[in-house]
Amino acid sequence: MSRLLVKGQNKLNGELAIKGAKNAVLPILAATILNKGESILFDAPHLSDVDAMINILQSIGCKIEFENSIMKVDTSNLSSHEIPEHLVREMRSSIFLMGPMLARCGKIKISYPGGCEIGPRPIDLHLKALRQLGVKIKEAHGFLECEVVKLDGTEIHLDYPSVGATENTMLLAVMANGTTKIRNAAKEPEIVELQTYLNKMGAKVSGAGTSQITIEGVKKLNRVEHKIMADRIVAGTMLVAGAMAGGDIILKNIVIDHIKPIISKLRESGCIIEEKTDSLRLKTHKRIKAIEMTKTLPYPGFPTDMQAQFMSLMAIAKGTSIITETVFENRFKHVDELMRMGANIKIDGRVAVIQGVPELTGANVTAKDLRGGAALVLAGLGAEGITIVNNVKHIDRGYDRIEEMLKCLGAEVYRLN
Ligand SMILES: CC(=O)N[C@H]1[C@@H](OP(=O)(O)OP(=O)(O)OC[C@H]2O[C@@H](n3ccc(=O)[nH]c3=O)[C@H](O)[C@@H]2O)O[C@H](CO)[C@@H](O)[C@@H]1O
Ligand SMILES: C=C(OP(=O)(O)O)C(=O)O
Repeated sequence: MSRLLVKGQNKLNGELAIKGAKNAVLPILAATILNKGESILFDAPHLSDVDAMINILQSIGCKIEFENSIMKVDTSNLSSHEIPEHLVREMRSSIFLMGPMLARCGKIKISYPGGCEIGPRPIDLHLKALRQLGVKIKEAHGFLECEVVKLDGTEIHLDYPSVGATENTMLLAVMANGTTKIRNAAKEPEIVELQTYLNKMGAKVSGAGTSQITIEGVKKLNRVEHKIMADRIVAGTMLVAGAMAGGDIILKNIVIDHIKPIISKLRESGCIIEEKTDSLRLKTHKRIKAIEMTKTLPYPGFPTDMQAQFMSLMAIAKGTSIITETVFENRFKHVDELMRMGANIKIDGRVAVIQGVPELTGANVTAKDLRGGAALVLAGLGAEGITIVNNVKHIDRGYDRIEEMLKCLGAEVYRLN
């Protein structure tokens, strides 16, 4: 099992180009089922979640070639509508297959998905929306047996702007008869990316990025080539690395608009950030200031996927910070590990109170989930001495070799196998 060794308090200096986003490529990989043919993806990241999705697609008859960052997917020959349970349990995103499989085959048998331990993650909103579009769903023995009765466009009001439920609904409604409107849709950039991808295939989707998405169903979708958008959370993580360790770093291939909520918090904490069209420079010279209030919210609020990394930074900030996690119920598993490194954090329900300490100290810590794991690597960069982060498999779900990225920025991080 891999571990990372992080040498602390090395000032960072360097440049890094950000690769394609996990949360964009996963629903897009599911969407490749829709065109019954070839799709080419550029800038696809090498992540264990991407491998898990590839394994699922291959298990149902798809052919996939993945070299460098280019992925060729051929979904001409689907041989099964039953998704193997052990593969589905590998990750939450396997649930994205429901929409496209129902659109293409009219049925799917799939178990409840797995994924990181960040609190209960029901799929009721997905199922409710799919049922409204005309799908009959039988839930028994941990499996969902779904069949299209009649696929008709309709109005769907999501009780919460769930990213996954919005995407799954889009992935089915593109091939429904007539028009579907999704109200209270999620507005994340990855939703806009999925709309762009589907429209390149010949779908008629509009409104992504706002709370109402309109989808006019079509009968056929076509071959597509697409470059995956840059990962805003990886960019945010690298910015926090720069802030944590101090120094002067440049990130390239980013969409500034997508990371505005992160930039704004980093500026509040005293970082100097220069924005260019698709690149950004971050400098820090003195100790970071605490930020009184940070609340995670759906986009364009501060992303929950940056909460843990930001907490590492606040752990060494001057003063007291409060972070409220409103999106997931139990996303504070990194706190105990940060406390091993000397952080002073108190949790009360969904609220974390962080009393900044002048210095963390390197320790032997364990990643419990993806972003919490990345937060420990960041904490190691700011800490005195050596930090060992165990259970790197969680980090590999969403970072394409985090140690290589950090090395580009001048950090000393090594993988121990
Ligand atoms: C692959 C992917 O894109 N993952 C992202 C996606 O996850 P995901 O799509 O799972 O996140 P959602 O937006 O659906 O979840 C947000 C909240 O809604 C709840 N909920 C969701 C669906 C449902 O049917 N019922 C329900 O109650 C969840 O438990 C959670 O509390 O958005 C999250 C919120 O920005 C991010 O943290 C994840 O990185
Ligand atoms: C929670 C995350 O992802 P997923 O929804 O794939 O578990 C994440 O990317 O931080």
